[in-house]
Amino acid sequence: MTTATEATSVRTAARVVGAVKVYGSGDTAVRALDGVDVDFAAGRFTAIMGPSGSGKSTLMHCAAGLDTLTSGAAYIGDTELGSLDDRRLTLLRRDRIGFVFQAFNLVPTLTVAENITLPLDLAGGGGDPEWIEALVDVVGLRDRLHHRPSELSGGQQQRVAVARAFAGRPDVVFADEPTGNLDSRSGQEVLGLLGRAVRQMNRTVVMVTHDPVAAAHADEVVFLADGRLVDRMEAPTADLVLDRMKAFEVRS
Ligand SMILES: Nc1ncnc2c1ncn2[C@@H]1O[C@H](COP(=O)(O)OP(=O)(O)OP(=O)(O)O)[C@@H](O)[C@H]1O
Repeated sequence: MTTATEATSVRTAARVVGAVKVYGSGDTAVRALDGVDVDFAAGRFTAIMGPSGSGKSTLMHCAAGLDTLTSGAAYIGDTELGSLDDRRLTLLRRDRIGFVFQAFNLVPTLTVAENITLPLDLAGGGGDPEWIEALVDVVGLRDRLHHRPSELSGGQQQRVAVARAFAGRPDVVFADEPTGNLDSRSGQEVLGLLGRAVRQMNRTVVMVTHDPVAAAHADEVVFLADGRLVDRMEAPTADLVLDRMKAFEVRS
């Protein structure tokens, strides 16, 4: 049930507070995140951008509970990830987070339909059939449901991965360079799909990308540089994002 408070206030799907991540130690230590505070609003599509090595993937992995912070805290909704033991963290990732990676990570022996519902089947429930039906239409895979991944193009495979990520209606879907293995047309399709899932199905997406054209599909872009949050941009366009990125190059 949706309460009046939830309906009227902007909920935060995920956030990190004072996030520091140090890889290694001593002389070789790398401070990949250097005190990041950022929140990702529910019902929005947010892109994380920044130069290579700025900490984008590290931020996503720590926010999604795939990696742990050295100090600071990461939350999914009100749940602080550092407070969870391994089992609870695994369950939270399974039940409340969806993932899309550059590699499609589909199971080759399963059909498209089986790949989409795999996480739900592993969790012991079939999910909501009406939701899955709607999702299949949004990703445009209705006529491919009984095909195997090898019979699909790269773009179609990534659309299956997107449907799988949303199948359990997670609080947030994290996407790490989801168009990195796709030609530009297929990439545009997948980005359009992520945008439609957010706007038509009230989902939340956080996407790491280095591509200004991809970032322009988001509602907002957050910019990282040297492990710090340096800017946020509402209603981005590819040109505005590109200009912002060029400013980093001039500075460094
Ligand atoms: N497992 C690791 N061990 C040691 N250093 C790491 C590790 N993962 C990342 N780093 C370092 O942390 C910094 C941030 O890396 P990260 O991958 O988060 O950046 P990024 O912005 O996603 O980069 P790219 O756009 O090139 O993928 C880099 O200096 C990187 O070399």
